[in-house]
Amino acid sequence: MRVVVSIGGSVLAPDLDARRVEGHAAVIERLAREGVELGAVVGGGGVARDYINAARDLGANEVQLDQIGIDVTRINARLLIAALGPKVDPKVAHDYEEAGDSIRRGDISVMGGVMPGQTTDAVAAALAEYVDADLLVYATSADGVFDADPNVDDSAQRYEELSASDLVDVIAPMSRDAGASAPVDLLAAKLIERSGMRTIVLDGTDPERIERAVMRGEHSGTDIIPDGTDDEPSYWAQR
Ligand SMILES: Nc1ncnc2c1ncn2[C@@H]1O[C@H](COP(=O)(O)OP(=O)(O)O)[C@@H](O)[C@H]1O
Ligand SMILES: O=c1ccn([C@@H]2O[C@H](COP(=O)(O)OP(=O)(O)O)[C@@H](O)[C@H]2O)c(=O)[nH]1
Repeated sequence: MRVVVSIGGSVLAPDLDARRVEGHAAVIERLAREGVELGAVVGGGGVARDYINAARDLGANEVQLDQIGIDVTRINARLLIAALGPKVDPKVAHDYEEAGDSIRRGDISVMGGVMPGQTTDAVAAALAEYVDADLLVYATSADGVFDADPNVDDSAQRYEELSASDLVDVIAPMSRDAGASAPVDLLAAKLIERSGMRTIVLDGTDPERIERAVMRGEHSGTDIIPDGTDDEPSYWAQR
């Protein structure tokens, strides 16, 4: 089974904590030992937003801010690589070909950002399509996709399931400024729709939730169902 996991910066590095990174690395290594071929994409987190906000104050434009964010995501990628054992490619993959070559060699590949105008959500969706992944998992700081920001609106309702095209409609109105928060970005939603990629959005604060979702299909987040299919997800590692 081949899986791409997007570990949001708000989950991996809201602040710098080696034990938190270690916890995610331990789950990734356990999945690899179970024979799951893995690509991990990590976000920028709190440090990226601090740098982006400071640079915005200095008058940087959104592309320059995105470039700063990309650099921070790649530092976080190095942090995760440092916590992973010998099966990880020690080089942060800067494009999908590099990541795909690592995964096809049987290594774990870790990416950060790739280009301005998007977030690591889009990187994970593009990588999943590029390597024909069976499953794409977004480990973020909300337990799925809601009809409003659950950390702002107490009445926000979680979608248990969303079709890929409905996901695009939910995400479309959200901000695309550098450093903006959303469960997935708009480009990611469009790539998921185009590729028909089975996708889960879940709260990855506890990395073992990622493991349960991949190995047994158990999660309390949102299943993104490819348009035109309504069959029960059948991509779990243990089926
Ligand atoms: N409709 C929504 N559904 C879920 N989360 C949302 C929604 N709108 C905004 N959010 C916010 O997006 C946050 C996740 O985005 P972000 O901070 O970029 O996380 P990540 O680090 O995973 O990229 C959630 O914690 C939540 O506060
Ligand atoms: O391919 C990418 C990935 C990231 N970013 C920039 O880096 C920031 C941090 O990345 P991300 O939002 O994915 O981090 P997270 O939300 O997971 O902390 C983004 O907001 C963008 O400004 C970008 O421009 N291109």
